[in-house]
Amino acid sequence: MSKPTVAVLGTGKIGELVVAGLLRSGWPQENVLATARRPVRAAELTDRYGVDVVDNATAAGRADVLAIAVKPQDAGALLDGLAGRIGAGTLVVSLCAGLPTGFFASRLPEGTPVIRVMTNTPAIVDQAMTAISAGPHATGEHLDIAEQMFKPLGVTVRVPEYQQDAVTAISGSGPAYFYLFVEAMIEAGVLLGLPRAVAHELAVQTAAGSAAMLRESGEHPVKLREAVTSPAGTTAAALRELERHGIRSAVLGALEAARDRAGEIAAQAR
Ligand SMILES: NC(=O)C1=CN([C@@H]2O[C@H](COP(=O)(O)OP(=O)(O)OC[C@H]3O[C@@H](n4cnc5c(N)ncnc54)[C@H](O)[C@@H]3O)[C@@H](O)[C@H]2O)C=CC1
Ligand SMILES: O=C(O)[C@@H]1CCC=N1
Repeated sequence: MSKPTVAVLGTGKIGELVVAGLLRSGWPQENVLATARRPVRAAELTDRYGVDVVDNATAAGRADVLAIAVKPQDAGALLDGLAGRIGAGTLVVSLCAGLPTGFFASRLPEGTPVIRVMTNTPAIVDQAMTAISAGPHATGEHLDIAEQMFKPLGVTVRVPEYQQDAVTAISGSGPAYFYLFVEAMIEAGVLLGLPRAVAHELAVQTAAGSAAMLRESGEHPVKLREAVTSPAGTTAAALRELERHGIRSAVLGALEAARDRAGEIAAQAR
């Protein structure tokens, strides 16, 4: 499949990982554009990736695919600034948490195909989880283009759009939960008297090894946890403490809060 020209509008953390990921996957440099608000950032992106960094209107005129990677609160203003600049047939791929595709469709020329994507930061190491949903006017061909963009960055799945807020709560925000847990384990290691560097290495490798085992064994996490938990052993003592502090209900509440926040972001967006 030939590569369409993709313009990343708003090249912050997520926008940059899309630019970097496209180039790593062999997307021709001339088919990748980026936009940035600050000249210093634009220069940094050109230095780092050799791509053209242009203004939003120029990008909209040159690209086949517009990947919207600004904060949801900035998306309305971005689209207002593009009025009359988006050509017929341009595919709009939103990476914004919370915003439904209807938010974009109502601000774009009639008939513009829109796709909603939720990816996550492990895309930086080609280990992303990306969920893709068709919005208005998006065909199978448009979904294929979105997959072509995100598959090289990790795993992709297609979901109906109504599931995207839940997806955001699990995999979009998810890396932060794991980082928090690892951070807490490192602090605990220090509390138990380990040098910080040793605690860091132990916690990170344990997280990486456990994740690899989850993926490679295909076993349910309950089974893997039981295999670590010896009768009257150390693990059972630790797990009892985690349960006593309500770890399961904390996780349920946290993901509900993330899902609800996505809904609030959509309600507040202009
Ligand atoms: N950070 C994450 O892990 C994830 C973020 N997202 C979504 O990705 C989007 C971006 O998030 P981050 O990269 O974390 O934020 P960020 O703040 O790092 O990046 C946003 C960028 O957009 C730029 N920007 C804003 N308005 C602009 C305009 N009119 N023209 C050009 N550039 C403009 C800002 O200067 C900034 O560099 C958000 O909608 C967020 O919901 C989605 C999945 C994961
Ligand atoms: O915190 C956020 O709103 C974004 C969306 C998913 C991950 N980060």
